[in-house]
Amino acid sequence: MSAIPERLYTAAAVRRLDELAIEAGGGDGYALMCRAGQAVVNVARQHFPDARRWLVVCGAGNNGGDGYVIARLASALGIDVAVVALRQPEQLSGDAGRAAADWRACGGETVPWSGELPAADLVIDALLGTGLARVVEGQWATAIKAINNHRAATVSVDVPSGLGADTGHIHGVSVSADVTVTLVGMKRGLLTADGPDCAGKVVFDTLKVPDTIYDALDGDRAVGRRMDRADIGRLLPRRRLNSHKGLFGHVVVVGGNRGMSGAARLAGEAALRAGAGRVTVATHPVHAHWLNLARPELMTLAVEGGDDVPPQPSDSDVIALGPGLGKDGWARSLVPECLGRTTALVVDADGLNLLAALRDSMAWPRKGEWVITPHPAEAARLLGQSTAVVQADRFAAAATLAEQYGAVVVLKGCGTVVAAPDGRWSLCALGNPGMATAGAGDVLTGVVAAMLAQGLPAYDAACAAVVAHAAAGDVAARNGQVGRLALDFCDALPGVLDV
Ligand SMILES: NC(=O)C1=CN([C@@H]2O[C@H](COP(=O)(O)OP(=O)(O)OC[C@H]3O[C@@H](n4cnc5c(N)ncnc54)[C@H](O)[C@@H]3O)[C@@H](O)[C@H]2O)[C@@H](O)CC1
Ligand SMILES: [K+]
Repeated sequence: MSAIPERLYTAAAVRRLDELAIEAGGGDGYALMCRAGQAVVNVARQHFPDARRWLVVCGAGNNGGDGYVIARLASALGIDVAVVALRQPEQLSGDAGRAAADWRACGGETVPWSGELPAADLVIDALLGTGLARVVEGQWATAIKAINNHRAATVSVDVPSGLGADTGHIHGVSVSADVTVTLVGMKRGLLTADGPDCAGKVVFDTLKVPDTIYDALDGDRAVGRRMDRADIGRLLPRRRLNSHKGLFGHVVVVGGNRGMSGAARLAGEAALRAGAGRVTVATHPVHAHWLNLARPELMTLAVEGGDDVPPQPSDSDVIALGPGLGKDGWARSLVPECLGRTTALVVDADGLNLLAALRDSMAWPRKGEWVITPHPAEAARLLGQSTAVVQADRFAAAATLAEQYGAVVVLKGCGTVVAAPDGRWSLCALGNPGMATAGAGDVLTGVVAAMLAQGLPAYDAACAAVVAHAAAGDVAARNGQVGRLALDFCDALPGVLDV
């Protein structure tokens, strides 16, 4: 299994890690809470060394308990600490109650929430952690808004209060932190949807929980993987010096309806930039000639309708269906033909929209390996749900799609999620908002196809492609993020694949 910081967890899985760690430590949960408090104090001092007055805002559970430990440890260091509590400390139980009692035993005072927060140089958000169980309302919502409106920087304990640790979905309102110190296990919700905006910089601390405890949860569906650039080198086979293009597959991009040849060209060019041996763009007859001139390395095929795609299927073929496909009769004639083949397949864009319409009338599941790459609105169409529902739990949406369609699913967006029908999932935290631009999805489709063409199994192909695409976007952004063109990502691909 991967290194500990690369493993991603749900809140329930982290609770299990906590239990195992406490059991292994002789049952002393408070010792773990003290390590949590110390870890946050260390990170806060490192990031905000000049903050003389700290304001710790504490909730009613163990997240609040961490807050009381932080207050006590910071105070012992000579920092001027004020604690504002949303629940009276006497009402806290268990380890949190003990933390509050220890704070008071050291002479610490606690001020009840009065509707506003006192002045401070640093705010510690210890209101709600992984125990968030409902929409945040009333005084809790007001307190979170007050933290966000406070002039001082904010450090969130474990999870920004109000953010779903499993989903990155804001439950009513969430703290927007400058730094989040996440404890024991990396919560997956920090890295997708609204998670990155709310969490700020994420610092992870294992609290010295032994590796064997993490290993005990391996194979559990609640545990996933954070991909990184090293995955490209790990997954892509090293090329022998004695190589020829026939070893790296033939990608057939099927798309490019009238007026949309650019999408097909981008996918085709991306496939070449990502290492496919040969690429043919099977496109509407009006474009075939011009596409060939615009990018001489691409072969083109003028397609009148469904029966002639591709002309000679072979085992090394990979079909990339959807870029610029459209939804008219021409497009509809191509979809069943492509889905019916046993060749490896990636479906995107209008290919997905037509797939949603065709689903019930087809013999299912498809025989060959395949990948679908929906953005949230396309995923919603495939699931028959709203985009908001998809975004509220991107992991669940990707897993359900993978199960229903028997496909590896790449759910695009901030924190792209890859899910396989067998329950594996991973997340890519690379990339940037400059990639929210026309054609970026077509480039990703081409890269997935290239990875399939180079022999990677569907899940590995999807993971390698997602990382390569995001890393290429980051390279392109070095010279400015906004205003990048999809072709810029294509151009950056060879550099990120050279590992
Ligand atoms: N279990 C452990 O041993 C450890 C836990 N740790 C901390 O404990 C946290 C989890 O603690 P808990 O499970 O007690 O949960 P939390 O402290 O996150 O929250 C639970 C409390 O919040 C209330 N609550 C839930 N949703 C609410 C809402 N929308 N509005 C208002 N109140 C709401 C619940 O009724 C409960 O009182 C972690 O995030 C982490 O900060 C760390 O101390 C490390 C060790
Ligand atoms: K918190």
